[in-house]
Amino acid sequence: MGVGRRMKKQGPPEPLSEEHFANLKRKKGIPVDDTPAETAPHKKRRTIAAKKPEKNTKAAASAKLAARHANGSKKTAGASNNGVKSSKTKSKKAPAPESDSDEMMDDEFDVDASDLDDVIGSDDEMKLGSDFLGSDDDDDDDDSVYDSDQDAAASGKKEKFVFSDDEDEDEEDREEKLTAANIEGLSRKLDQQLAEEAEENEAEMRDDAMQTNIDGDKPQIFGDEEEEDDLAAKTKNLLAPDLQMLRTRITETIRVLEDFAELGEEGRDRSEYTNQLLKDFCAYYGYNEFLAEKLMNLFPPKEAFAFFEANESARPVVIRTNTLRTHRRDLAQALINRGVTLEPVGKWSKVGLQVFDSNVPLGATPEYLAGHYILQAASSFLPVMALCPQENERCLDMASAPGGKTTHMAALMKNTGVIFANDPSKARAKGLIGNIHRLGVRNTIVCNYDAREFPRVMGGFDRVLLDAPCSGTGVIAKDPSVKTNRDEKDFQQLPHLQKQLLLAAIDSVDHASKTGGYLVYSTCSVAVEENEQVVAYALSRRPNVRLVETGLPFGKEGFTSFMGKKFHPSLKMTRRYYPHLYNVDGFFVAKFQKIGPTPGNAVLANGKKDKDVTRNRDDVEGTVVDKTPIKTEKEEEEVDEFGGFDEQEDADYIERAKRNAMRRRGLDPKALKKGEKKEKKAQEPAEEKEAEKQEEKVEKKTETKPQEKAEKKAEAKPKEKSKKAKEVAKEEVKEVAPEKASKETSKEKPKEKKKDKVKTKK
Ligand SMILES: C[S@@+](CC[C@H](N)C(=O)[O-])C[C@H]1O[C@@H](n2cnc3c(N)ncnc32)[C@H](O)[C@@H]1O
Repeated sequence: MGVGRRMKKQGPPEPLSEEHFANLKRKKGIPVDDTPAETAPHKKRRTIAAKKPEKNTKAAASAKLAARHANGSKKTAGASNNGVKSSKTKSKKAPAPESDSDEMMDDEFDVDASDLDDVIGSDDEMKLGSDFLGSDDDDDDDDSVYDSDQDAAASGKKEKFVFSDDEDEDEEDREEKLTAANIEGLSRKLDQQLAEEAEENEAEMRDDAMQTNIDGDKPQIFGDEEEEDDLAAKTKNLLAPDLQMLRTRITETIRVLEDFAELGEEGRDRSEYTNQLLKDFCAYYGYNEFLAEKLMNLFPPKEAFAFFEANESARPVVIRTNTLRTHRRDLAQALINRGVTLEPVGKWSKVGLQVFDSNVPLGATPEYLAGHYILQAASSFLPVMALCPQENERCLDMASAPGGKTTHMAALMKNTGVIFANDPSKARAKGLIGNIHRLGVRNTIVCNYDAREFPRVMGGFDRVLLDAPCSGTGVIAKDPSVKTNRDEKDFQQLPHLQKQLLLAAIDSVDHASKTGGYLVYSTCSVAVEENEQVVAYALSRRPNVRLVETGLPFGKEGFTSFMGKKFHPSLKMTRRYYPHLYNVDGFFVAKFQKIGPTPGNAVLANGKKDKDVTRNRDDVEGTVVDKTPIKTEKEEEEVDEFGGFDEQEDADYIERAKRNAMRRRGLDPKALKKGEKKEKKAQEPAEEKEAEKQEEKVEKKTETKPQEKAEKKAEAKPKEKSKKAKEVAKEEVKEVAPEKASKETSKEKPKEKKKDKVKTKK
């Protein structure tokens, strides 16, 4: 597990078949043995006799541990060309800085020139080809098609065999073949690696099973007390041999938990094993117990092991083609020419390219600087794909920095319509603005609010994306500090914020949009508290939304029940992504459709006054009947924080903006106050004089035209009267139809507010 994950394809695992390999062989003119080859005995399979001493010697254990941390070095150490490189030690190439698995990636794709030159030549094309041809098979008797270095050498065809066997082909054709070969070759290599990995995992489990089944005994998970203390002390010091023992115990405990009736020790219950497993996971992977338990609870024991293991290796490097500037094929070609080894990320995306190796820094190529691509995790494509923004729509990205998803939205919208890209963090907004410019996005307005304010800022969006701030439990491979940093408080505060944001997002969608009326909620967390629970909360507080299918081609269904909690069955339509299943970051995606206006007195984004909303979710599939009692205008005013216009708040904004503008110009903002005071003082006498003059004028007029005055008074009276009459009539209407009246007021208020805020912002 965890071996070569950066090489593994992202998305749904593809089925492997012998026929597939045989076809590949036939294509390349390699003889195929039509009788299905028996699976070669796995290189990792050990005999019991061989395994025993390994377990008992420190050196052997360290070696196995080192192997684990090098992500399966057993495989890579022998990653050679069927004997050609059998004595090759690990690569000398400097490991990439990210992680162990980066090292691993370099190792696997490192083309050791001295080893390969004699087989494949040394020009660039050749070098590139060597990557695709596969170089990591170690068994002499392995007739795998990928191991074509040897075949190439033997046949004397070398690399031409891969790229071109026709010297007269024009340049364009050759280039196309180059790309095809690059991608095809990598595909083969990946398929091979997948097969190997699967086999290796199985063998490992078999080994462990064999080991623990020596003499047919039940696994001994719990030793005597003294022994346990010793292990605990050593574990504390993280001594390598103990890590090896821990790993063994983990696999044994999992085996027992999977077949508790048969393998459980008498007198011990399941929870003892589960607790032991939890402790071992914490010790082995370095999680705090709180988080480890939370994550472990998401899966059956064996899958939890796979999840923790997957968090130990980095996900593949992926770039998203910016279709506002280029096409994926052109980009792939340009990068291949620079020595980047890549292939399409998977059938599910038309814009992603998975990068395996690069001779150049991907964040500084001319193509990068020209905005032809952005470095973006594959999982980050998913929320935007689910949102599916259309041309000429009005969209909102509520938490947008640094803009990976905003710019993806802009590309899907072909730079038409408008996107409001919001983020309250000014520092992060700089990255957002940078990306918008670099990628040539021209339909986006950046704003800087706490998104909980959003229905007040503006609403009526065709589509809204809320890629919410979260605990990051899906991206532990990227940020291992999450393992120890997250505690109970985070899983109370973050969901609270997420719920508020989600309500604000819902309220910002135009339910009557002709093209949309959709909202996508996503997080890079796998915690139920931040996902299903937040969605369930929103469903209960907003009867005017329902969940719809995300339309995503893969992903696990969201939970409809979890640890005794039951969620609405429609939660099945949400999607979960895990690193161990799809080789992408852990992610969650939910898509809502807004099917009616938000009731004026519904729970507010700030969480206040949520008692009155009817919690009727039986209507989820059909038309929503809003049973919320409509309040009187006065009651609504008390509750509706979106309504009203806070003049003081606005004045503060203006004041702050003035001060900031002065600071930007290098002026002292205090001078503004002094200046204002002086101005005021100077104005006061002038104003007084002006007022006196006016008064005099009025008096004169009154004196000269008393008749006129009388006439005007007479005219004014009927006007006042009719005003009063209108008010009375209005009151009457309200009494007759209070619902309509209060609805209208609640509709109008946000609009008023909207205008005011936009003005202020300008
Ligand atoms: C997961 S990141 C967004 C990543 C972004 N969507 C992208 O694809 O590049 C979450 C963002 O939420 C922002 N955030 C935090 N609190 C927020 C709030 N109250 N309102 C809106 N955004 C918030 C953070 O500044 C952060 O940039």
